[in-house]
Amino acid sequence: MTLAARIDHTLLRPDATEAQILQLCEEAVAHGFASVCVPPCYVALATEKLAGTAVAVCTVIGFPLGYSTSSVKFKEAEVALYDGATELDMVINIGALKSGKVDMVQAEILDLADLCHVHQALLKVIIETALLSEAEIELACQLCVGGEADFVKTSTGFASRGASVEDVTLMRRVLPENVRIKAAGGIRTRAAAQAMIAAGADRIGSSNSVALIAENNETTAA
Ligand SMILES: O=C[C@H](O)COP(=O)(O)O
Repeated sequence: MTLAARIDHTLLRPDATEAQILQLCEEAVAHGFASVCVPPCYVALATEKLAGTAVAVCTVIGFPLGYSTSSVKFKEAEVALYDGATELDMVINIGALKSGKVDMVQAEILDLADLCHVHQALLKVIIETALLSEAEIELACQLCVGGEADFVKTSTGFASRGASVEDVTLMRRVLPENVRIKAAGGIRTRAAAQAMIAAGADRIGSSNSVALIAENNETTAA
């Protein structure tokens, strides 16, 4: 699989415009990226733009802080799927995890996983590793497994740091093979992306995707 085919081409800035979303879609088709990852309000626009292409439409749920109520996250997911999203990246309730409310965290994941499975969509669960201890990362991964998530995703890109090779290595060690890993947040270079993949990441989320894959493809300077 090419590096491009592993990339979720991402634009989640609060000031993202329609024109920028349409350019994101055009770039994803041109470079063969796996998906575009866009705010929920732009899912219908991206779905229309990408109709008939191999590029999936991904959006975010309970993003970026994760503390929307479970019913709000579920409704947000329903609307996103109705608008055409086929991949949902949902942020867990980080405070609930840290408070030991594991049943609630797992139930939230399972409810969305069941909804995604009905719609033949993928659920990626964002655990925000920057805010978790190693023990909490392991616990979050276990809850994702119990919640039947398709992927566990490291980061929103809106915390103090994004993905690290150490995070991905730990996640790969504790997750069963059938649960994939998405590394995201601060991945700016081909080398950084390749290091995450070598550590066990299956998918890369980046808002710098075009530059990232362009490296090493430059013609030799005259
Ligand atoms: O996958 C989602 C992240 O927001 C991407 O983070 P980034 O903007 O640091 O590449």
